[in-house]
Amino acid sequence: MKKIIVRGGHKLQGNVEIEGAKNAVLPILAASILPSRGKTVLTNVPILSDVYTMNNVIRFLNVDVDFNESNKQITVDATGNLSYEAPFKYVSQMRASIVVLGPLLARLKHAKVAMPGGCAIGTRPIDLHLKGMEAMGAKIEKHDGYIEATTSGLVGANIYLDFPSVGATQNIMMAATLAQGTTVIENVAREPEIVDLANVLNQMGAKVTGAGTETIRIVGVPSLHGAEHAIIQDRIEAGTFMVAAALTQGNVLIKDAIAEHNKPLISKLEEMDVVIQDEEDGIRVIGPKVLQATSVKTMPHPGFPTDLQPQMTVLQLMADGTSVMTETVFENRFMHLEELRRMNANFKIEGDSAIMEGPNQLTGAEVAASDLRAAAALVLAGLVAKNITQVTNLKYLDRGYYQFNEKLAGLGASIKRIDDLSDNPLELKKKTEN
Ligand SMILES: CC(=O)N[C@H]1[C@@H](OP(=O)(O)OP(=O)(O)OC[C@H]2O[C@@H](n3ccc(=O)[nH]c3=O)[C@H](O)[C@@H]2O)O[C@H](CO)[C@@H](O)[C@@H]1O
Ligand SMILES: C=C(OP(=O)(O)O)C(=O)O
Repeated sequence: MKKIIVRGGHKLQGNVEIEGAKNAVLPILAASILPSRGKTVLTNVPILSDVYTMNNVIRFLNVDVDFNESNKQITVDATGNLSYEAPFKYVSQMRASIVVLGPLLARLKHAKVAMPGGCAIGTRPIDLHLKGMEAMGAKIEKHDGYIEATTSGLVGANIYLDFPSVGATQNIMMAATLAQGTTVIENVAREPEIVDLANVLNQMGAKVTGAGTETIRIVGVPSLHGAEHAIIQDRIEAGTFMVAAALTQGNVLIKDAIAEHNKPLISKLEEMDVVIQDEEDGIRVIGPKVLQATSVKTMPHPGFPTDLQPQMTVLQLMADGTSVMTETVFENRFMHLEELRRMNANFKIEGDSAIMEGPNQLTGAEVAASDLRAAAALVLAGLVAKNITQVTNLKYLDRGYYQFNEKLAGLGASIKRIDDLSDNPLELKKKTEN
């Protein structure tokens, strides 16, 4: 069984490098379906299982994808005859595959994508994505577990999103780049990953303005061409290491992290008496002896990110006094807390809030991750727990963190990972064949 084993009690010190953002590269890989001329070259690409999955999705569409891991670079050539179907096999592995819907519809006037379904953190409908496509003139049919969208040609539209959904904003924005006329999307998501996507689309020849504000305007163009683009730094990975430093009374420089992207986290850490220094080459985080309790509510950007909620609750458990975490974005994102009960965490859940009395004395246990950020949170808990913590279900961690345990070990944590192949004959076979 794969597991991470942590012995708590070490202060983290030193510098840590972070990767390009998972949530930026996935929609940008989908966008690289759009150019009918030239290749797209992406740099600062993180080496993550989700990236391999998205590469496979677009390869299935007949797009040529070359991932040079040693340069963290992907070259995409979508100039051939593309296919329009993203099958269940890949979409079931990764919900984010749904963002190929908009680019396929724009480029081929036809897209068939397996329905993504929910996951451990919530039901995750895609009604807003579909509403946007329909407003631009797509006919949507649902059959046999697939969404099939067809159009005789997308046309610009005015679209208001009931909720600033990240994926819906991206899908509609990409579809609109090749639509006839102007599309205006209101109440859009404002995450830095939306801005990164708009930047690469514009480099491809699209006309997108307003990314990062509440309204995005896209003037359609007849075709797009390849582009070169460096993926932005991962604010969620950076935030995870910031929490790790704060938790362990550490002193860590998170290299090249962008303070502007992590403002809501920084403001909460400062409330907890964590020292944050915005330095020329990154963000330095110095953890205090006593963390002050604080209350947090997750919100769309620029609010506190739900993808840092599980990690933040570990910090709140260790803070002196009563802390509250209210999760407003996903309806079921406290699974890590239930797992932390095994480590003696003391809290109660009331509706969409977790109420924590601290400081807790966590004790090591065997715990299983239920999703990506839960996995990171459980490892963080192990850093401050007495004795040994073992975290399993690492397939979730590998979706979004590259060399997580190596990076923590580099900062002084007592941590190792075991990738035991003996109980998985298929993996053992693969390994011995290579
Ligand atoms: C690959 C990627 O970038 N994933 C991120 C993206 O996910 P994702 O794009 O799926 O998240 P959304 O912003 O779309 O979802 C936010 C909320 O809106 C709801 N909703 C969404 C679409 C829709 O059509 N109808 C609807 O009701 C969802 O169920 C959820 O409750 O943003 C989330 C919110 O910041 C992050 O947690 C994810 O890490
Ligand atoms: C929820 C996340 O990702 P996804 O939307 O791909 O499930 C995440 O990155 O924390």
